[in-house]
Amino acid sequence: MELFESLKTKISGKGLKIVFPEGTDARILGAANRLNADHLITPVFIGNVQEVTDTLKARGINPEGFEIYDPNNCGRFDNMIELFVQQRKGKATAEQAKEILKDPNYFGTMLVYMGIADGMVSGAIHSTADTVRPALQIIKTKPGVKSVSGAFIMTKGRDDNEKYIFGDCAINIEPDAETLADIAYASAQTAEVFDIDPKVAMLSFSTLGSGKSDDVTKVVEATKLLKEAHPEIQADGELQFDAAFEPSVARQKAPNSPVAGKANVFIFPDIQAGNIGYKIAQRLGNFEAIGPILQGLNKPVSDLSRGCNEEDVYKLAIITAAQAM
Ligand SMILES: CC(C)(COP(=O)(O)OP(=O)(O)OC[C@H]1O[C@@H](n2cnc3c(N)ncnc32)[C@H](O)[C@@H]1OP(=O)(O)O)[C@@H](O)C(=O)NCCC(=O)NCCS
Ligand SMILES: CC(=O)OP(=O)(O)O
Repeated sequence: MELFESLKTKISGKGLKIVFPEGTDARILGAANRLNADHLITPVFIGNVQEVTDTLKARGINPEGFEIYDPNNCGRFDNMIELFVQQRKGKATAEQAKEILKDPNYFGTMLVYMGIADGMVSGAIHSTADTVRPALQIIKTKPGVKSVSGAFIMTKGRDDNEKYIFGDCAINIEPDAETLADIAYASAQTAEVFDIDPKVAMLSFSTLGSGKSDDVTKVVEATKLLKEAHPEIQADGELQFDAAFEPSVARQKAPNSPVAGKANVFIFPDIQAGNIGYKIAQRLGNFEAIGPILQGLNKPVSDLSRGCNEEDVYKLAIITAAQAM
């Protein structure tokens, strides 16, 4: 079954509500319309009800099936302020909350936090920092998870059956060894959502001691922490990408590795490598890159790249709805 077909079957007809705080963007409008028409989710838009309805109609979109919440005319706004102030634990007054919650990313995140919506997809216009900060502050991490991270499902590269997970390409700028191990574990779990049996490569510029630096030491330490905490996961590092991916290079550089040459979950040593790496695979390698899928949050919020297209929005919303189940 095609990668997204099983996720579509899972969410179809369940009425899951996904907030799109960027309802004026053509890519968001197009994707939300298709998701609604395909009975996959109920799109939730933010803004003046008449203005949003007019925007939809002007694009030839039937507003039926959409839900619209207006921060300036919302019966639950006072309750929202109260809950926000409570959750920020002394970091925002009610006065400040009233202003902050006019920001559609904060308002949308609160809809998810309050259970009015099941998930949120944003970031087609906003930067990652502005998209995810409300979720980090309000929705927070799942029990036992220290760091939220962002992974991509990379598909349809050289053939339609290829699928890999790349992480962290989005959140943790300079992860330490412990954070890197957490990212690897979360990414292995994300792999399973897509029926990938995870084989985790902890990437570096060095393979099993061929290079020396503090950065290599960090990756070695992260691999050790991952294996200690989750011996059930097949993982190895440090590995260069060619050793992790290409069997002939693996035979030369890491002949005894359980993962080299067949890795399908690639963990980058920092966000510079991860973000550059996924965009190279996407733009030069023609892979479809869907994400960043945020891992480790209490409720699903997904970021988009500002370079996304309508299909990316459509697919990321499907993943977000599936995470809500
Ligand atoms: C994610 C990011 C915005 C958070 O940094 P920030 O806005 O400066 O946030 P702060 O450090 O002030 O933290 C804000 C809250 O988020 C929490 N937080 C920050 N990073 C977190 C993480 N990785 N996991 C979980 N919580 C996190 C903090 O604990 C803090 O919570 P609190 O306010 O309740 O105490 C920042 O790490 C970042 O910019 N990352 C790179 C984003 C990017 O440009 N990606 C490339 C394109 S995808
Ligand atoms: C994921 C990502 O790189 O996002 P953006 O392109 O919006 O910075």
